[in-house]
Amino acid sequence: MQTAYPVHDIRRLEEAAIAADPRHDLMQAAAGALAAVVAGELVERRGAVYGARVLLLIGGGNNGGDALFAGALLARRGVAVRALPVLGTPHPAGLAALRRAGGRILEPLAVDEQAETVPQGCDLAVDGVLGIGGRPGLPDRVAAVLDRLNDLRVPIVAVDLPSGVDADTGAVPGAAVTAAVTVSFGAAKPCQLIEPARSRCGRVVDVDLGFGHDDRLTRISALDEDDLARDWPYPGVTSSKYTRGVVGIDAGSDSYPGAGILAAHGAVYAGAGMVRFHGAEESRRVLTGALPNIVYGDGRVQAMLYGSGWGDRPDGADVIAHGLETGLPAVVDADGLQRLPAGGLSPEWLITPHAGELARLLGCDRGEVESDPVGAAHRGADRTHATVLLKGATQVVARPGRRSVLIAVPGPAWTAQAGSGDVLAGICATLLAAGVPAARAGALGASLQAVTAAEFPGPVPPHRLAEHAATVLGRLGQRAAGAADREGSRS
Ligand SMILES: NC(=O)C1=CN([C@@H]2O[C@H](COP(=O)(O)OP(=O)(O)OC[C@H]3O[C@@H](n4cnc5c(N)ncnc54)[C@H](OP(=O)(O)O)[C@@H]3O)[C@@H](O)[C@H]2O)[C@@H](O)CC1
Ligand SMILES: Nc1ncnc2c1ncn2[C@@H]1O[C@H](COP(=O)(O)OP(=O)(O)O)[C@@H](O)[C@H]1O
Ligand SMILES: [K+]
Repeated sequence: MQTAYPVHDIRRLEEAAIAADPRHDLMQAAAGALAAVVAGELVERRGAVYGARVLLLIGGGNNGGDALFAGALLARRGVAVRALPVLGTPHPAGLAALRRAGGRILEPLAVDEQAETVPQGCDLAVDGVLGIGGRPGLPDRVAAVLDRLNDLRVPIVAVDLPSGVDADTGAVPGAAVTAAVTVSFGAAKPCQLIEPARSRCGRVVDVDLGFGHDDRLTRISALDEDDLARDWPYPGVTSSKYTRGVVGIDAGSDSYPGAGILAAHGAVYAGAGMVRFHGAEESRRVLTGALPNIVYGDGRVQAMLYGSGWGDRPDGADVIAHGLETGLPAVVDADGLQRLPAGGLSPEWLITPHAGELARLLGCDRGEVESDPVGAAHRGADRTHATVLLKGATQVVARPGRRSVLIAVPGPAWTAQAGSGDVLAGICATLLAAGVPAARAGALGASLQAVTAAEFPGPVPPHRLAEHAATVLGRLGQRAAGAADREGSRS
């Protein structure tokens, strides 16, 4: 699990670290770590540090200061360091340090000539333009230099974060750096975890600056495959189909029978103890042949799924309202999301909107949701009183009244196809039926889908993906058992 903090919390951590040890010079520590990473890249890319040519892009804040001090360290190791101030007034002490070490400060050229300032034979550029003090986007003159570096295929090491991205939301609304490596100081920033900024970071090197922790901080916690393997509710030796969980599925319609079929595949292959299907007649007809283990008719369940493929089902709102009265947890997906009760749901319920569906719930544009998925997921949870799994390139889980969020393991964009959401809803309902709390169910379900999809080199239809999830779960279960054995033999 990797945890990122919003910028205002990182500033608080920084202040606390300085208060705890005023002599600890954070900028020197950051610059030292940055220089070491750049040196490592130079060795890897050209075999040696000595004799390399490095261009520093310098902005007017401390991010530029980090780059200048790192440049001074590299200059002392025989690197030809050139600093190009591109924004604001460069950090004075950093400039002086670079000059003393033999680095050169380039004159900023006129706007249309900026691109010409990239020196011939440049091995690597350091992006010290903007850090956590930056607003998203970059002026044209900086974008021109980035285009030139890109044309020359000069790799960029970003200082703290790639300049131009929105550190808190992960949005990339204008020109921004695409880094080969990002050297992140003190604590991870949300842009390292949220697309599209995440893909701009390249390889991320986290540098420990001795920051402490604080329970009041907002945590954006990203699951990894180890978390998925460890937290999945595998059956134990004494499990029965009832203790594993019976999932009730009320999904599909005569217009959209596939949704019910796909949701049932998701539930069965994610390991439901039993699936009771309450959905459309047309879905049942196909399911009887495809998955003969499914049962029909009333009976006890541990969790429900409503809404996938309902279309304009007239009694949908009543079905959901009745489900809420039972006190059982449930997933509400797709068309069910337009039929939520005015009084809201419950935090034990998981709603699974994509950006367009959440925008409709919030009465805003889809673009607003996509440009700040964490913020939008929060608003969705507060508005509906349910736990929200916002689907998309970055899958965010938010709970009502809670600021911290979970982010699922990222997966390939091939998953973005009709029917994937139905399978995912079935997987999540299985987790609820197994007793997993709604937020964890959303994060684990979305992660299983992503990890499964990543095992295919290209597109795969959702029902095949669902089937393969069973194989992935088998492998994850073995891995979890191995890790538990190793842990046990150590203690
Ligand atoms: N936190 C830590 O523990 C540590 C932090 N450290 C380092 O400090 C960095 C943060 O430094 P920082 O606060 O000086 O902000 P930074 O991003 O360098 O620049 C802000 C300047 O840019 C300007 N500006 C902003 N957006 C703009 C835009 N779109 N286009 C044009 N201009 C724009 C803005 O000017 P404004 O227009 O707001 O007056 C302001 O002058 C951090 O990322 C890390 O590298 C490490 O040294 C040690 C540990
Ligand atoms: N760019 C992307 N990268 C990875 N996964 C994605 C991306 N876009 C969407 N997904 C995933 O694909 C699935 C699509 O779900 P959805 O749009 O609800 O499909 P449907 O409702 O038609 O079944 C979701 O699990 C979503 O998170
Ligand atoms: K930067």
